[in-house]
Amino acid sequence: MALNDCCIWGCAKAPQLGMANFHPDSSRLSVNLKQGTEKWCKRECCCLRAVSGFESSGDADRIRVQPSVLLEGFHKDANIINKQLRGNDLCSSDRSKLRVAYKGLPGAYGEDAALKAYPNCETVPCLDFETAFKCVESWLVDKAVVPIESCIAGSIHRNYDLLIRHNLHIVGELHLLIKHCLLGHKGVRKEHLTSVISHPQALVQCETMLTDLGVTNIAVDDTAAAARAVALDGRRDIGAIASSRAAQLYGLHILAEAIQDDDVNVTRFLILARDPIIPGTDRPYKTSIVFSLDEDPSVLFRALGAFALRNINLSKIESRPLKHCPLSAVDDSKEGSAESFKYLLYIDFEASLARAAQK
Ligand SMILES: O=C(O)C(=O)Cc1ccccc1
Repeated sequence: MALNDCCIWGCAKAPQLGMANFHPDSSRLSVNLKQGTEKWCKRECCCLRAVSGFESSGDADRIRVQPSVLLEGFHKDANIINKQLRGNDLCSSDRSKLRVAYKGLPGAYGEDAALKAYPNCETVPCLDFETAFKCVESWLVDKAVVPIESCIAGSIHRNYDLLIRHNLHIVGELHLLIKHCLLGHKGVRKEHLTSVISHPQALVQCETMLTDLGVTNIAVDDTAAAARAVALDGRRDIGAIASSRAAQLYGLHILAEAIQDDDVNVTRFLILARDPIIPGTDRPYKTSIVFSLDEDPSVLFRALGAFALRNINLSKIESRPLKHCPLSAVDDSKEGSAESFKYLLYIDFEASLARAAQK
């Protein structure tokens, strides 16, 4: 189904607001509103929030949009896949459901995390992490679920950087146990494979099996994209590493299960929202803060001491370069003038902000 010339659907009062066209080259959706409707859209924008769901009615494809935001970064294939695999009822946007953005195609681990956090939510696939952040900021979705660290690969720096650049709040977290499977076409045995496609992290995590098979590794954006590529490609000598749910979604067979080198393979995801939760002191809380420090020999010691003195446990410390600080320009050619890099320090501590503020 082409995503061209979709009718923009408002609500019963204003059923036709304009037209939308999808440009596959740039993955952008352009929206042309009928003259005079823009004002109406802004006033009634609660009717026009969803974008990823579109539904068929008669012979016109209808798409719901929030017109005041730039609509880009959505997975251009995702709706078509949803529609083919799940049928119209499931792909159409249900405004009573919480909408949760994640990076990847349907079947990616990010979607598993979103469904673990909110089992009845409508998941919204995004091309990249930044799109997931923007979707929450612009009210296209209610929440985003993004990975922040893996017990094998370590921190996901991109998301630490995006946390600073976007005005969102961490309102929860969850741990997802990753269980990779080797997927292929029906009747194929893993020994028949010459190439295996997956996300770079999944390829690294299954290195022993891949080396034993002697296959060529091909990296793609996410594990679900790998499963989809194998499903769409007729070649039977290409496999994918992805989840068992991705196998089901894309009609592939599981050639081998539990293929990762380490049994314990957990990724921690953050849940992001526009509004913070108001912390109390009634139950265990975790708080994340970020700060930079002045140049001073004891300043880090004193900053961390503030937590030690209150008996507050630190569960994670991460540092990232402070990007817009030219102080970090080091000129080794001038003796004695080299200045140290400046860093942002991210700290997770096991207490509510309300408790940490107590003397
Ligand atoms: O590719 C995915 O589905 C992801 O969500 C990224 C990923 C890849 C491998 C392990 C954990 C997360």
